[in-house]
Amino acid sequence: MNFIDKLNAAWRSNDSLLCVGLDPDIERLPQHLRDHPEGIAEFCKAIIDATADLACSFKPQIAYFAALGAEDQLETVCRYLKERYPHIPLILDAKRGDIGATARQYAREAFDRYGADAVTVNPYMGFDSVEPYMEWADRGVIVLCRTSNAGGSDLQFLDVGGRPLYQHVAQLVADKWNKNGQCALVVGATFPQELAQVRALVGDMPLLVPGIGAQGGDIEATVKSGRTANGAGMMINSSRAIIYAQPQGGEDFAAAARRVAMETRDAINAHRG
Ligand SMILES: O=c1ccn([C@@H]2O[C@H](COP(=O)(O)O)[C@@H](O)[C@H]2O)c(=O)[nH]1
Repeated sequence: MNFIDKLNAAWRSNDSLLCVGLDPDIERLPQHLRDHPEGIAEFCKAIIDATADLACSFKPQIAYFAALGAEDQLETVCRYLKERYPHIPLILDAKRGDIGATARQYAREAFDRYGADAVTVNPYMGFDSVEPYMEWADRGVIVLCRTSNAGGSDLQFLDVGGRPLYQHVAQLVADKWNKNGQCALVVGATFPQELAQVRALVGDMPLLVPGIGAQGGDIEATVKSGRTANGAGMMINSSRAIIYAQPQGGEDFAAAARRVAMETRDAINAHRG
């Protein structure tokens, strides 16, 4: 099943627009997992098991694994997801961007090595840096558009021919780059007005929306700005607020993650219309 069909099915089956982000910072893991040789993978597997029925996607961020030379544990996590929860899309957050020949290697890494259903990419180097990912015709290519960080405005807000650069990116991806119909865009929950602008430009194209939870984005404004006519259209990501939900000395970390994931999913659903 291709990425978009899988995402549509997951939105429906789990009644959820929540994307659970897997950003396993070793410093924040429970002590017994910090000392465990496979601690990062064990942590992620427990989070996945605790939230799989509440999520429309999982998004491991590759930096948290690669920084520690723990790509083997990312492979373990991705394999686990695909074996246990094959119906939930796996988004590799890598934000790659390079010339075509190198991009092809990044695509092999995302799709063949990790088996991702979709990968995040940076549009800055243009279409020939994104096209190699589309050789995997059933996989998703999620293009950075209006990122959630304040500094995203430095470039994405530049006026280009009367409108901001991020709108050109949205239009370009919707009109020209979406060769296989498997593209999506990253738009931050911290900018609901821009989220609404992007939604108006791209029809029902899925949006990956980070920025609620630890970054403080407003859930109601996010959902109302980015939803499609059928009340879906978004993978609203929360990472740290869910995976580190465990209060000091309190409940088990996976149970705490489940509780916050459920609260977040329900808060999102309250505004889907
Ligand atoms: O614009 C962007 C694009 C990607 N991210 C990534 O999403 C998560 C957010 O984590 P939180 O803990 O929920 O803040 C993280 O992996 C980022 O690399 C983003 O935040 N903004």
